[in-house]
Amino acid sequence: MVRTAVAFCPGHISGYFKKVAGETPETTGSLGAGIVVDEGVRVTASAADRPCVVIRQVDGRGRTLSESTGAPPVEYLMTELGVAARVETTCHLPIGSGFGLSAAALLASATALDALFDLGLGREGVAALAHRAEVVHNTGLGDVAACQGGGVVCREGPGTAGARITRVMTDETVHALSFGPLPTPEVIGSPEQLARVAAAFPPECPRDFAEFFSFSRAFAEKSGLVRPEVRAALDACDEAGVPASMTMLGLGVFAAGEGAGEVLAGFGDVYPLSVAEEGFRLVEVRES
Ligand SMILES: Nc1ncnc2c1ncn2[C@@H]1O[C@H](COP(=O)(O)OP(=O)(O)OP(=O)(O)O)[C@@H](O)[C@H]1O
Ligand SMILES: CC(C)(CO)[C@@H](O)C(=O)[O-]
Repeated sequence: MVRTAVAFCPGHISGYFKKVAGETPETTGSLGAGIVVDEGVRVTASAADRPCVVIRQVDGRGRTLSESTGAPPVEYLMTELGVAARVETTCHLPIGSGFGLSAAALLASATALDALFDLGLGREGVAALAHRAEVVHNTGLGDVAACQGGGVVCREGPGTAGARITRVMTDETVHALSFGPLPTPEVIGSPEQLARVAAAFPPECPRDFAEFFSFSRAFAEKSGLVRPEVRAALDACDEAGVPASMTMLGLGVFAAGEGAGEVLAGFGDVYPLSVAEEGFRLVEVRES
């Protein structure tokens, strides 16, 4: 009999953020706001002789577009837990493009490993471990905290333990477009870039979806992160009266409201996304 655990975690589009450098990974992270989206990473895990991670990118119909092996942050989870499994991650959204997929892969993997080996971590233990893996590998700061639940999310403290996190639910559709990756470590590892980001950070949480867009856009403009291709798509959204901003951290744009999908379609493949109602979760444990 082979036991397989399946878990899912939604992605997260960060609209604005500010790094908090604590003394430990637990107290390090970011403040900020973003949207937890219904597409993310699905993980299947089964016991193996040694740790192995397979990353699969699929198209809209679930057909495999590419496959690679090895993911240091996910392997770190297994080392920390003292377990060995074959972990397969599947996603449709592009990796490294501001959809928080490293955090989604970590939360879904830790959830699946917890169930597979009956480790008793629980939701808080899973989130704490996934957050530590992100911070140790410099692959993200606030996405794990965000993906503990759904909605338009505002984080007023770093990390997953005790930070004030508020969520606004909405049935709006978000349209996202990616021109390619903007490697997270390049930005969050640069003191100059982080200083500009900190100076651009809005001090309050958005009250609603519209305010989330206006805060995000003001941040994007002041942060110095907008590149020419992103600028062209933002200008087109402005002309059409469509609220839009830049995906943090990716060379991409997200927009909402009437006409958003049509305007972005002029620039590339658009992902229509719903705001997620819930965060990471175990899907099933099956024996075959
Ligand atoms: N879907 C995935 N499955 C397994 N590992 C992943 C996945 N996505 C990211 N990773 C791991 O995290 C590393 C860093 O990913 P990165 O932070 O660039 O992606 P991201 O989280 O999608 O981007 P962003 O932080 O800009 O939203 C990858 O090199 C890989 O090791
Ligand atoms: C740093 C970041 C913008 C991208 O990974 C995100 O993790 C966040 O909002 O902290």
